[in-house]
Amino acid sequence: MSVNRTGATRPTISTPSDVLDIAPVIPVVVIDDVAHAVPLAEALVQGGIPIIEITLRSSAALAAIERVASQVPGIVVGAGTVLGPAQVRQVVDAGAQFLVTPGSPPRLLESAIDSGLPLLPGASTLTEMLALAEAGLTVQKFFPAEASGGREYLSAVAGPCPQLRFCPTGGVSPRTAAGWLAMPNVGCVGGTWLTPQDAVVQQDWEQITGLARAAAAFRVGESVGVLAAQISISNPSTATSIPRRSR
Ligand SMILES: O=C(O)C(=O)C[C@H](O)[C@H](O)COP(=O)(O)O
Repeated sequence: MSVNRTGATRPTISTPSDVLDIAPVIPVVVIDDVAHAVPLAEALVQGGIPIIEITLRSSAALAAIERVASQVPGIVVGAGTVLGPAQVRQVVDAGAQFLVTPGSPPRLLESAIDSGLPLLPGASTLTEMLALAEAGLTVQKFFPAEASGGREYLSAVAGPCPQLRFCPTGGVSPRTAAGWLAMPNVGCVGGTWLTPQDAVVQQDWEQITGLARAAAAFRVGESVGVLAAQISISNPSTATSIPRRSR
């Protein structure tokens, strides 16, 4: 458990699997106005999604990560669209708790591993997936999921590589999420649909809470106890309990 500037406690995570197990959906978010960061994160928590991936696609992203990390108890904040070693250093300094990359070139991978943060490295081919597995990274982001072959492709991967576990992202929608989540090698999915840009601009936080609530209701695999179990992540003696699935 860590204590932030407001004195509130926030959850911590220690492994990539922890990241996949927090919620059925990781909201992938672009924040253009740093003032939106805290209410947006709070809206997700309110809807039952205690995780957010803030992408480095805007100039406000680093400040947004910093604000959410320091001001929103109860959410795990990660950095997405991490493309190079310099960005790894920046997001670590901002307080990101996990890293997500769209692909896994060697220098990026090395610095991301060196950061010590849980990492979801991007992969879309079997060769990339196996190279990551060789480096000990068996939990991966399958990106771009639909464009790379969709569920049919990932299902074929499960045959020779049952040890690999994925967060498919890219083209996943509320309509297709349940199908992805039923797959044995899928731990959660990522998507932008929980935080539509117009809702963010209009500061329609209720809409985002509603979308989060619907996403939190998705079931993973045969697990029916979503958010039922309170399991401590990281060091059980010090970490705050956050909701996890029973899978
Ligand atoms: O920025 C990154 O690092 C990415 O990997 C891209 C995002 O994951 C996709 O933009 C998801 O977008 P949707 O298909 O709208 O859900």
